[in-house]
Amino acid sequence: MNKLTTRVQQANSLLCVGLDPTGDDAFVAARLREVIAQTAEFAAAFKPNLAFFLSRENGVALLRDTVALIPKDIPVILDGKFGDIANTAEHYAQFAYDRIGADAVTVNPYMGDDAIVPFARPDKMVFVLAKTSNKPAHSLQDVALTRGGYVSDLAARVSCELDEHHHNIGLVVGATDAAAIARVRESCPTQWFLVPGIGAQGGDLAATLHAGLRVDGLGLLINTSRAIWQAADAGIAARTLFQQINDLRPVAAHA
Ligand SMILES: O=c1ccn([C@@H]2O[C@H](COP(=O)(O)O)[C@@H](O)[C@H]2O)c(=O)[nH]1
Repeated sequence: MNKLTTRVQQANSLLCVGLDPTGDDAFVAARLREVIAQTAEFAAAFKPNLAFFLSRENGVALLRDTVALIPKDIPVILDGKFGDIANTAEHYAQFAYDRIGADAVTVNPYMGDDAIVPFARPDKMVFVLAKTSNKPAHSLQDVALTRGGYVSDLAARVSCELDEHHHNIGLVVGATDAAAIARVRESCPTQWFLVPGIGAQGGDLAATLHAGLRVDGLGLLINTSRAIWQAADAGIAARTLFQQINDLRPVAAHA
């Protein structure tokens, strides 16, 4: 958490650069190096997605090498959407933190607290899926509860309760549903949200920031992956989104 807030302040950025590498091995190795070098100055965090590495021959080694290329002061969120029972989760945590060197992970809360807690080491951070950005998410996450609210709100509340004890639990809330972002922000006023869905998925940046920024103008990490990876110039793509985000933030937040 300290590493994240320090980086956000130093870079004056809420941009999370997603690393979802596609292409042949030689291209991917060179492009990862290039994207990291060109975007680092604008990045509050990097988010490699585990699937895009595991699907390649020697993907774990590539992931470890990629994380090693990222400047040490920039947090790395390994997007693995982990979510198994406690002893298994502990092994995933060892993989993410001890083998790969990630600072944070994403976790699916469906199996309960024991799927989350092994990742909540004191010096690490966990982003728990609350409302995901994909359209079919509504079939499960928008189911209304008899006690009020939706399944996604319940996931958010459970995560915030865990945060009261661990102080390092954030949430994943997609940019494709500003109403959900607003609801989750109401029940989790202080947590960091990792927000995918800007760029290729068509999320609305202004509505996202309006719904989700904390009163201090922080609290959101706006991720984009394909829009940077596929850009002719990754640095320009990152700088453009970085600037758009800051133009929409309250002036006091980044003065
Ligand atoms: O709700 C979620 C959670 C995670 N993701 C991941 O974020 C990136 C988005 O990529 P784009 O190319 O910017 O669409 C990708 O790694 C997803 O697996 C998400 O999209 N939604």
